[in-house]
Amino acid sequence: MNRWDTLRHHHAEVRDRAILTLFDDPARAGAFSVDADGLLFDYSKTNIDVSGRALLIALAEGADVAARREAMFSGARINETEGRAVLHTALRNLDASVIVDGQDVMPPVRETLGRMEAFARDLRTGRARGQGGRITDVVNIGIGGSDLGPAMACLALAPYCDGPRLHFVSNVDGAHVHDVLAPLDPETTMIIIASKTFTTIETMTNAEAARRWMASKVSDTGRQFAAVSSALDRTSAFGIDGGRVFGFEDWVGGRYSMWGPVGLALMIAIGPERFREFLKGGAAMDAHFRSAPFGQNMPVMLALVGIWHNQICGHASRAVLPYEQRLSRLPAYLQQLEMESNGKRVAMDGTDLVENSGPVVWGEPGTNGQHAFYQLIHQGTRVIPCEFLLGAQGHEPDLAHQHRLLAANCLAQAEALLRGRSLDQARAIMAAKGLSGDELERQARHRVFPGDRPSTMLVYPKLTPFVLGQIIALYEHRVFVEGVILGINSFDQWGVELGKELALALEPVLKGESDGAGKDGSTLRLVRRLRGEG
Ligand SMILES: O=P(O)(O)OC[C@H]1O[C@H](O)[C@H](O)[C@@H](O)[C@@H]1O
Repeated sequence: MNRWDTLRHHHAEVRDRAILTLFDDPARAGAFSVDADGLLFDYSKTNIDVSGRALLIALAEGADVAARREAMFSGARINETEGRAVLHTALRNLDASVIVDGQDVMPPVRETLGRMEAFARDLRTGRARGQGGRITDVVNIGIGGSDLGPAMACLALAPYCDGPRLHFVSNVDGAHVHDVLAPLDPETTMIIIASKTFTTIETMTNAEAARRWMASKVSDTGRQFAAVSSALDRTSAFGIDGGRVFGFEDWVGGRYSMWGPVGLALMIAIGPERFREFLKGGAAMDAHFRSAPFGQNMPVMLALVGIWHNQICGHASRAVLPYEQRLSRLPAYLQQLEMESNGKRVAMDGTDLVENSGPVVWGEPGTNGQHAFYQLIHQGTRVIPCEFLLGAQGHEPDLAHQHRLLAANCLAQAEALLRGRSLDQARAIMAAKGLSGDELERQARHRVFPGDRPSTMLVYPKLTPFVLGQIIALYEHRVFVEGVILGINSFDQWGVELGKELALALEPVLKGESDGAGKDGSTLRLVRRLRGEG
């Protein structure tokens, strides 16, 4: 039996055992959780037991996670389909040297960070001015990895945002750029165009729209544009002065890029010192990931719990449920991080994947989700493993009672998933309400919660820049470990290409410049409807 089969065999043996019974062992909670620099990952409310964990760890060992991990950190070209190293970790590990092709890549990284800091400081202090005075607003135009990270983080760290106001434009829908720019004054606005490739159609189209908007009121538009990219020839062709261009290398993947120049918007919002705290949090998680034994290694265990639920138990989706309003964009950020990284159907060597690819990741902050989709999580016919995130403290001391209520709700949901409510308990509730006979039975059945539904919880002290850095690096490494175990290259994204190519070909059809020969009947009919031709 190979390791996967052994795990499946083990699962078959334990699947009917209620998770709650595992807590007969009073040491269960402590033994099935991992601590790392103030973070606590509790996976005790899952059906993983001592032997299951040992088998999962053996799976990771057998996949050579440790060797791949070191290959990544040391700059080997592990992104084999694109022939690139994967070194986003270098952006937050500023004291070390990282040698790629015989060259230390760190001096330019530090130099760019220094320039970003000077630029951010100038904007924050008012030294760098727009043509109508101090810069009050900064607009980041980017999409995917050039948007989701800084947008998520600016919201997450709102209590630390004391610089110019930040705004984000991503969608090619003109409504987005229109609605964001409409209330702003071009004379006091700085636009950052963030695009690794500087070819992404959404970003370049929005950048042109912003330039026209700027030109309506400002004579020297170039002065109020900055760019973040790894294609410096294209930024200068767009007319952005090299002094306001912040470059990075192709070994930083788009969805892993917020630690470097793509984080410029965040740095402007929270200031260079706090941005360094964010980097330190990421670096602390890197150090933990590289040194902790697998059983006590948070990213490794997070990944193994994911593999257990998805590939072994067959639960195809996972809900990410932050009990922290400011993490409301975390699920969207993780959707790109996880689904673009591990949503692949072939292995690194081009052969068909033997196991399923990564799960569908989705979610919303609690408690809002409780009043919307938790119904299905509790009583739907499919099991959805839930990943809760909760801070021990909020940032509003005057509203500490609300934070307590928030925490109570989070713990209560995990408990409800674990415990459920039996038919007998539901009957007793209905009897207490005065029901009897068939009506009692019918009503009681609607009030049964099967329970025995797995969840994990990540507890952090408080959502500071350092802690956010830890959490994001934790998720990055989780994706890496899952990818290695599945044999996937987590660092390419060929699956986004086809739609882009077809969109380019369809635009002239919509415009009426091309007849759309070769298109299917549905597409052509929809084109006619959109053109008002029937
Ligand atoms: O930063 P850019 O080059 O503009 O790319 C923006 C995004 O678009 C692409 O289609 C990829 O799917 C993403 O991984 C990337 O983050």
